[in-house]
Amino acid sequence: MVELKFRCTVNPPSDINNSGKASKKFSENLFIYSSNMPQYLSADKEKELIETATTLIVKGKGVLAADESTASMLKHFQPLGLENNEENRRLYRQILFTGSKELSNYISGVIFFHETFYQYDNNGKSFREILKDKGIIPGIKVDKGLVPLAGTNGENTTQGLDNLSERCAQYYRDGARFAKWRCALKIGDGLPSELCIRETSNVLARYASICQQNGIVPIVEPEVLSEGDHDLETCQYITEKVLAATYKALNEHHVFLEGTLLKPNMVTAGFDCKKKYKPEDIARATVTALQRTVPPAVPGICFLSGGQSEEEASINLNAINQYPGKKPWALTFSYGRALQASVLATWVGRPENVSAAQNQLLKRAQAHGAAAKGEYKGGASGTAGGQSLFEANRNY
Ligand SMILES: O=P(O)(O)OC[C@@]1(O)O[C@H](CO)[C@@H](O)[C@@H]1O
Repeated sequence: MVELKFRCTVNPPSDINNSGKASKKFSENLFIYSSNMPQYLSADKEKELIETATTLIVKGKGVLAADESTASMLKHFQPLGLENNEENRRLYRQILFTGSKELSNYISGVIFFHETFYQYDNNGKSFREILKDKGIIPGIKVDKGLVPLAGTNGENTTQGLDNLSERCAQYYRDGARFAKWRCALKIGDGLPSELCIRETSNVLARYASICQQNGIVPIVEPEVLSEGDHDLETCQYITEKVLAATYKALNEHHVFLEGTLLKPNMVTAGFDCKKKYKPEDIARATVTALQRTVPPAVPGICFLSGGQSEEEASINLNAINQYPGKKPWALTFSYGRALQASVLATWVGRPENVSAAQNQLLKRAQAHGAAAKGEYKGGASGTAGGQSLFEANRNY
């Protein structure tokens, strides 16, 4: 039998002697280098970022993602026969923000779209103030949407870095304490490409760094889309690759992880996959992917719902929290569709349905809040029932 041995050698820098110890000159250089490094964030800024991040993921609470772009609102309003104009969008968001204060038992923060951030209720009070009075932190979507990555097989990156620092500074002055930036990656033949993973990781890291400089906690969202017929294992493999690249880029950009949150997809099979998986399978694949890639310094992970029904999103989050593996981060929600489907289906644009629609939001927020503690017992189906909220080609 032939025994093959491989040995890798790395030449030490010339200042490290053969015993492996750094010579005086090398250690001095290291010291000089580190003491001259500009401080990334002041101690006060770090403290503030940690406080915001930990308040957002406090046990049993999660984030309401109400940051749908104008184009996304068209998809919500069209089936109800509602015109997608500024006033209808304001009336709809007013429902989300002006219900009972009890909402703040389950919702710690709301992500706004720019237009909504500067809107007011019927009495002239800004939505931001209304939420702050309820103890809910206002957040803001700062990316400017997906754009094609030329030369790839239909892949995208996300734009919005121009003037981001100035915009963050203004949003901070106007009350925002956290932000969101979404990148979307597709699974398919040869997808996502290395280029797409590298580009989206880098843009997320650059965004995160700019937010932190302005006192804003960045929610980092590299969404692996659920379009396709891939199985659970494929989604886990790709999610791990994407998250590993994301954290490498965050490290390279010196992002202060303790002052960030991650908003990933749960690991699920593609919507067209023939095989059906149990919540326990989804929980195992999701927690394993996170254990392998997300540093414990990250305080919390708030999942997107990605087209799951409201009930699935509760049940799967519950299974994730019940999964007995190592989980050094809070595991909660930052849902859009899975918090709003029943609200929309109840409201249908009629003023007489506003209070019933607000009750639907409260009921679903309570269910997700219980799931974030691993205490959801099921049975909170709302007006939208267990209806899948998946939309193909959701490129926004
Ligand atoms: O998947 P969901 O839970 O419906 O939405 C997740 C989300 O990141 O994607 C949407 C589109 O950017 C945003 O409105 C929302 O914040």
